[in-house]
Amino acid sequence: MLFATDAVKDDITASRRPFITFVLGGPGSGKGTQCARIASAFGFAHLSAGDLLREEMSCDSKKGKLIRDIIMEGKIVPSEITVHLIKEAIMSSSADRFLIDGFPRSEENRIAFETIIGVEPNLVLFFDCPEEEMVKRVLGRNQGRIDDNIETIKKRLKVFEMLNLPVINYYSAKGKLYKINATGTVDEIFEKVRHLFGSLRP
Ligand SMILES: Nc1ncnc2c1ncn2[C@@H]1O[C@H](COP(=O)(O)OP(=O)(O)OP(=O)(O)O)[C@@H](O)[C@H]1O
Ligand SMILES: Nc1ccn([C@@H]2O[C@H](COP(=O)(O)O)[C@@H](O)[C@H]2O)c(=O)n1
Repeated sequence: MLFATDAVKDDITASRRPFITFVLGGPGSGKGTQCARIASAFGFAHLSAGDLLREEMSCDSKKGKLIRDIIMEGKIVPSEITVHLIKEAIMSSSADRFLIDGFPRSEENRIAFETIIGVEPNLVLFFDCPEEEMVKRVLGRNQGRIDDNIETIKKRLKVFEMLNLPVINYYSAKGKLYKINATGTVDEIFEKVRHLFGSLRP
């Protein structure tokens, strides 16, 4: 696998070392909703890997078309593309703390981030939600997303189990994972999140 070299690796860490939180969970588990709340309550910059890819997908280019086809299939976009979009977003922000929502989605994503950006997350949040509830939420989202249909949701759930769970287990073994029960109202879930972030001093 080809990743960027040391020439670009250190340009984030050379000037600063931001506090990085990865936010994981299945499709519709409420990552984006909770990230918006965390960002406003605790001053984090919210970067959604899915949003960055959707923005890139709207470009009329070969890369845009590739991303569109992969998202339609509920698969994972090659890590080098996603990590470079995240890197550009971090570098163009002056924030000192980031929520990276929907990333890493696979071991390949995780390793690419460590290789290209050269740091590990300080914290990993995992919103744990039953499949039935996730499907209900995604189908009710109604934002015109090309992957919010029952066929693609089924594929996304399979990909989540196959590729994202190993990442969750990896960070759990490292003692970096905070699992949050993502059932209940948005306010109830945020209370648990608020408690966690309130106890941190990033
Ligand atoms: N606790 C909740 N109870 C009911 N609905 C919720 C809850 N949290 C979020 N939602 C709704 O569920 C839908 C999915 O939420 P959200 O977009 O935050 O999930 P996500 O994990 O970011 O999804 P994806 O990975 O597919 O982008 C949205 O319409 C949101 O308003
Ligand atoms: N690290 C990632 C994140 C997302 N994708 C692709 O985008 C789709 C939508 O992502 P959301 O986080 O907004 O649900 C997802 O199903 C993937 O196809 C990705 O490849 N890599």
